[in-house]
Amino acid sequence: MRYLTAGESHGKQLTTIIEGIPSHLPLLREQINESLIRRQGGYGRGKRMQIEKDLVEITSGVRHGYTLGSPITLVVSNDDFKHWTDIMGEDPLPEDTQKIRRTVTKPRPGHADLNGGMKYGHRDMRNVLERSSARETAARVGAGAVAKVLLKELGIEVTGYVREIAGIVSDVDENLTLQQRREISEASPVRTFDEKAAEKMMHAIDEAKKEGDSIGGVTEVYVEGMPPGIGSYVQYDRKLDAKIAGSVMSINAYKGVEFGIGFEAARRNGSEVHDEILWSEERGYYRRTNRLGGFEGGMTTGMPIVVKGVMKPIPTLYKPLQSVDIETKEPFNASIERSDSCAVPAASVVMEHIVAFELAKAITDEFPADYFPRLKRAVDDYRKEVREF
Ligand SMILES: Cc1cc2nc3c(=O)[nH]c(=O)nc-3n(C[C@H](O)[C@H](O)[C@H](O)COP(=O)(O)O)c2cc1C
Ligand SMILES: C=C(O[C@@H]1CC(C(=O)O)=C[C@@H](OP(=O)(O)O)[C@H]1O)C(=O)O
Repeated sequence: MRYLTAGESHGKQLTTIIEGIPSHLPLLREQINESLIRRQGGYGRGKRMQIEKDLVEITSGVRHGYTLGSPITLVVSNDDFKHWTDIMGEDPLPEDTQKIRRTVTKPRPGHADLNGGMKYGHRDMRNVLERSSARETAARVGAGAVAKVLLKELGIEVTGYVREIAGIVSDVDENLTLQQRREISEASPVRTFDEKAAEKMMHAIDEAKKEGDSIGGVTEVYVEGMPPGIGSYVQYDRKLDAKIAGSVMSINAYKGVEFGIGFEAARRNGSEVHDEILWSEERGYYRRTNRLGGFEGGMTTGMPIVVKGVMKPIPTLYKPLQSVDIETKEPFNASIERSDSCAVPAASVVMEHIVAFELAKAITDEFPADYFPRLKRAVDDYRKEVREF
C-alpha cells in the first residue's frame, strides 16, 4: 500500500491517490468525511477552518460501496480557492501584474519558507508555503481514513487524543479501553481526558492568542487488536516501530516520537521497564505491563500500541520574531498572517490517521492479497497460529 498527495493550500483541491487497497472492502464516502470533519475541529484553530468544510469526492477505485482493487482517488476541494483565483491560477500572468502579485518575500522562522525558497529558487515564497502548509494533512487523513476502514474489518482499532498542551499534562488512566478513550476525548474541545487540565489548556490557548503567540503539545495514538509479530527484526528497514516513528515525524511541526514510557526508559532500571510475559488459557501470551508501548524487536507484541508525538508551537506568529526580507535584506518583524494559535487537538486526529496507514500497510505487506476476504482469512489464520504457539 502507498499513497501520494497533491495540492496547494489555496489551490483548487487536494488529491490523494491510494494504491494497494484490496478489492471487496466495503467503503463509504461518509467514513472518510467523518475523519475529515474531526480533523477540522479542536480549540485553537484560526479563521481558515471557518471557510473550509472538508468533504471528500471519491473519483476512482470504488463502485457501489466496495473497493475495486484499483487506485482510489480522493478529492477535497479548497473552498478558499474562490478568494485566491487571481493569485493561484495556473495561467501565465498578464503583463500588468503588479496588482495581483503580492509576492511573499519575508520568510517566517520555523516554517519552510526560507529553506524551500533557496532550494527551489522561489523568490516568491508563496510557491513554498502553499505546499508546505498543513492543509495537506487533510489529504493524508483521507488515506488514513481508508486504512482505518480496512483495519476495523480486521478487528484493529486506532484512536488519537491530546496528552499535553503548553506543559499542561492530561493523565490518562491506562486501564481505559480504546472505546472509552475515544468517547471521552471526542467530547472534549481539546480532545483530552482530564477536565481540569482541559480548562487550563484552553486558557493557555486563549492567552497565547491574545499575546500573538502560539503553543505546542503532545498527542498520543492508541491501537488495539494488532496481532503479535507484525514488522520484523531481521532487517533495519522492516522494523515497524521505526516506520511509524518516521511517519509521525513527517507530520507538519512534529519534532519527536516516543513509544510507551519512551524517554523515561533512560531513567529507570531494566526491571522497571521490560514487560513481564504471562500466559493464560483465556488470553494466550500477554504482558503484565505495557511500558514498551506494544513493540519489541521492531515487531508488535500483541499488546496495545501506545505512541506519542510532540508538536512544536505553530511558526506563524503575530508577535514579532526577527527575520530578513529576501529582497531588501533588511530585518523586519513578523508579517501578520492568518494562522492557528494551537493545532494540537487537530494534529491528534492527523497522527491517528498517519499511524493507521502505517499499520494497514504493515498488515498488507505481511499478508499480500488483492482480494479483501482472502486477506481477512490470512489474518484470522495467523491469529490462530500465534495463539497456539
Ligand atoms: C493541523 C496543523 C495545523 C497547522 N496550522 C498552522 C498554521 O495555521 N500556521 C502555521 O504557521 N503553521 C501551522 N502548522 C505547522 C506548519 O505547517 C509547519 O510548522 C511547517 O510546515 C514547517 O514544517 P516543520 O514544522 O515540520 O519543520 C500546522 C500543523 C498542523 C499539523
Ligand atoms: C488549511 C489548513 O491549515 C492551515 C495550515 C497552515 C500552515 O501553514 O501549515 C496555515 C493556515 O492556513 P491559511 O494560511 O490559509 O490560514 C492553516 O489554516 C488545514 O488544516 O486545513
